[in-house]
Amino acid sequence: MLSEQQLTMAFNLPYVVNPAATAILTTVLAVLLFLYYLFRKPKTSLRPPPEAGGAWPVIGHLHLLAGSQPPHITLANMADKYGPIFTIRMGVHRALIVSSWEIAKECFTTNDKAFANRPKAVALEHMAYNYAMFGFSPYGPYWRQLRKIVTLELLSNHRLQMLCHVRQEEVKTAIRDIYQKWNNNNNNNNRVEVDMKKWFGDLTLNVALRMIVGKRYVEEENDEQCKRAIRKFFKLTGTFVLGDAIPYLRCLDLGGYERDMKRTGNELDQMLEKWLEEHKRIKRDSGGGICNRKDDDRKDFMGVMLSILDGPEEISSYDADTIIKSTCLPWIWLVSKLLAASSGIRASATLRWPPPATEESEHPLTKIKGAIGQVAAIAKCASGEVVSRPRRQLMVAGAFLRQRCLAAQAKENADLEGGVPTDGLILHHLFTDGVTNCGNTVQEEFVDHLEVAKIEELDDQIGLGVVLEAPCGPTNQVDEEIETFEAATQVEESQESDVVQTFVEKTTNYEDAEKELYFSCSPIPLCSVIEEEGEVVGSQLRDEQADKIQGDELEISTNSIGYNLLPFGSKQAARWANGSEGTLKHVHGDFLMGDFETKSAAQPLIASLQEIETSFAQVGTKTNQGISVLLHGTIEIQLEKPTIESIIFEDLAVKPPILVGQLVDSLRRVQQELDENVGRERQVRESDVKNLIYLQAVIKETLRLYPAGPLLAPRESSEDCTVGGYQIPAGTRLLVNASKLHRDPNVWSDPLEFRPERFLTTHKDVEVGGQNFEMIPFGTGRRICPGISFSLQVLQLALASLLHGFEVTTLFDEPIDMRETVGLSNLLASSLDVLVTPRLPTEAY
Ligand code: HEM
Repeated sequence: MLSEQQLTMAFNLPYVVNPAATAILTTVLAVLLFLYYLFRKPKTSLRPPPEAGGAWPVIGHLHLLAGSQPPHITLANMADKYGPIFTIRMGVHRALIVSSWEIAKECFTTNDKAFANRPKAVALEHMAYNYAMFGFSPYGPYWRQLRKIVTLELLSNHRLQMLCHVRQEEVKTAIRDIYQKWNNNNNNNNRVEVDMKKWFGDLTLNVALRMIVGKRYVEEENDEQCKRAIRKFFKLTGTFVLGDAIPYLRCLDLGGYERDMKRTGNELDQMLEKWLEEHKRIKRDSGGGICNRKDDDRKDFMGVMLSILDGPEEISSYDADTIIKSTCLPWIWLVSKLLAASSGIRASATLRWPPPATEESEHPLTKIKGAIGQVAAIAKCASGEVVSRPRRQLMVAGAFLRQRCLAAQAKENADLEGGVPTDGLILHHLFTDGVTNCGNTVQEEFVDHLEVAKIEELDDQIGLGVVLEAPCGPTNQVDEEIETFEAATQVEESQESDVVQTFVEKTTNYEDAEKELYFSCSPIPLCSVIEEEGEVVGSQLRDEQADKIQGDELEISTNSIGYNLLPFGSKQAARWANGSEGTLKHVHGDFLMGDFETKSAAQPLIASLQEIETSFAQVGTKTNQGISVLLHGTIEIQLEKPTIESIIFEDLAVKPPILVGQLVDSLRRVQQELDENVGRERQVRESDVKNLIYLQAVIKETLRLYPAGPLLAPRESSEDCTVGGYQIPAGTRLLVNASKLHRDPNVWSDPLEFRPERFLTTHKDVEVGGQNFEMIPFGTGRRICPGISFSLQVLQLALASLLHGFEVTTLFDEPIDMRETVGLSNLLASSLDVLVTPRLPTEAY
């Protein structure tokens, strides 16, 4: 044990050591202390960003993103609630959702390096050569080297200029294809039908393939196999795999996606391997000539890559062959982006709708009217005269609507003196066949309005009145209805939509097919009951039975979303079809498989509904009362929220009518510009595009409203950082909702309107190259898309050539179905058939 003296000596060490040493020691300690304070990590008092509500254990918010609605729309709705920066959980991963340009700027400038990684995904292992595809590879030397090769050798202005002939030839061929089709089938009022989605798809794929491997898509021997692999690739790159979100479930491979990905990856590899072998053979045969770097400037990308990586060298453990294949493959994938961008453009080129009165565009009522316009569109399809594409659901929706109106009528007959509300929105439905069938003479009163495709304000006294167009379909002509339905089914059978297939299968498998068809397509099943039973049922409904039918029994019509596929598989429906009274309630109240499907199909509309509700609030109508509907000018029904959802179900994605008036103008203006700059004697050349200022503005406006990758490509933070004053830990995924920030009302006046002029006036300095954070369709920062110039060249030339060469309209001058697929790129969900008429002399084609 130490004595007291020893202890004192020990603690009085300075007294026993050299004073110079003490001074040095003190100085060193002071410096170290200073450095520590300078570089120590500040103890942060920052909070994490808010987390969106609605998370479930384990899966987090995934269930919210898994609906039929594209994730960017769901996330945009969440941003309205939680603000421009919030987080969600995608299984075990946390994702930061950014919806404002200011915060996006912070992510891609101050924190760009921190967010320079891309997250891992099962698909990339199997279909992107295990991250050798540099667009998906982690930030680091391999990515840097490959990015340099691609930007300098493949996508440089010089190289793109050298390959200009490929774009021109392919666009010309595609235009000639349409012209020849018109020439061969010119029996439809001088117009021919073209599936634009396919047209643009084939065009962009041909351009891409020729530039990559010098081949045309249609020339491939294993054309079908090649197409299938590419189709699968597009689909699988956008597929959600549970193993990505919850890695410990990966081994289960739920849904078998991983197996599919492996298979597709192999198929694609075989395709690329074959092309690579061909290139190597040509190189050998020509003694290195054709693939020699100093050789032909016009050689394809595979040739260029082969001459750059012509030894057995490896970069970051990937061999040369893998690198070449993985650098060429993304082009095929990227075609989907071009296709997506062209979706919006095709739509802009073809939409039709009566333009709204400009002075109304600011008014909240415009939104309501827009929604009502949707109802009119549904009714129009349901009338049986317009059944062109997979519109059958609309038809059924219309059927449902009428049925509901009739139910309402029956109800109201019970207390017919219901009167007109003084505080509600009143819609006059002109479903005339319903009226006729029920023997209601009010029809004549409104028949004059049938041609009126517009919305009118009525008497102030009765609140806001709106007249809907509802063209009259065949009245109670069952055979005709069946025919219409069968025609629709045939059309739909040729489509690839799963929903439609399911629908068709269900319909055709049903025991009593004819009845099923009848009830599926009949616009007015309830009315048919009335008709079948003659006046008895009708009058029962209206008079004696009124008491029974009123109240709760009919209220159910407002309680379930979308039972418009009512008759499927329902025994009650069959009973009801036979006219048994009293079954109405059961039919309406039953759970039907159709409900389930329809409900998910209706999801997108819920967002629009919220908008409508907001508008109601703005005009002072109580939203919780829904809308008062005045049928036939006398009967009023209250439509509650679920009912409205059902009624306008299906068509949210048909953008509100406000868009369209301007689109028509824009289209004309593009054509005028083309005529002035190119004339009508020849086709457009790439060299013309620089003079087509308005066309460029149209493309920018399209990329603003419909960015091809609405959530950009995900990034992941490799270190802790601070965004928007919040602490973001390493390993957080970053999803920037470009679609949402492109519609920021603080930046863009009337953000939902299609107004290319803004890029010639108020926003004339805004470019898409990543300098302006208000508009970043190609991303920004160090991982910005390197394909911007190439994409713009293809889009501009293709659109200019199409609009210069043809007048383009939709089949029935109906609005375009702008719903998007749920996938990596923002593709239109359905095909887009348009009618085209040549506008140049024959020699020009
Ligand atoms: C309209 C068409 C296109 C759009 C809208 C688009 C958009 C984008 C976006 C948003 C990103 C993510 C940028 C970021 O993380 O900040 C991206 C990345 C990328 N794009 Fe594009 N792209 C298009 C066409 C193309 C084409 C045609 C090519 C190839 C020729 C291409 C090549 C790439 C590559 C390689 C990356 C990954 C870059 C990296 O991670 O370093 N893109 N693109």
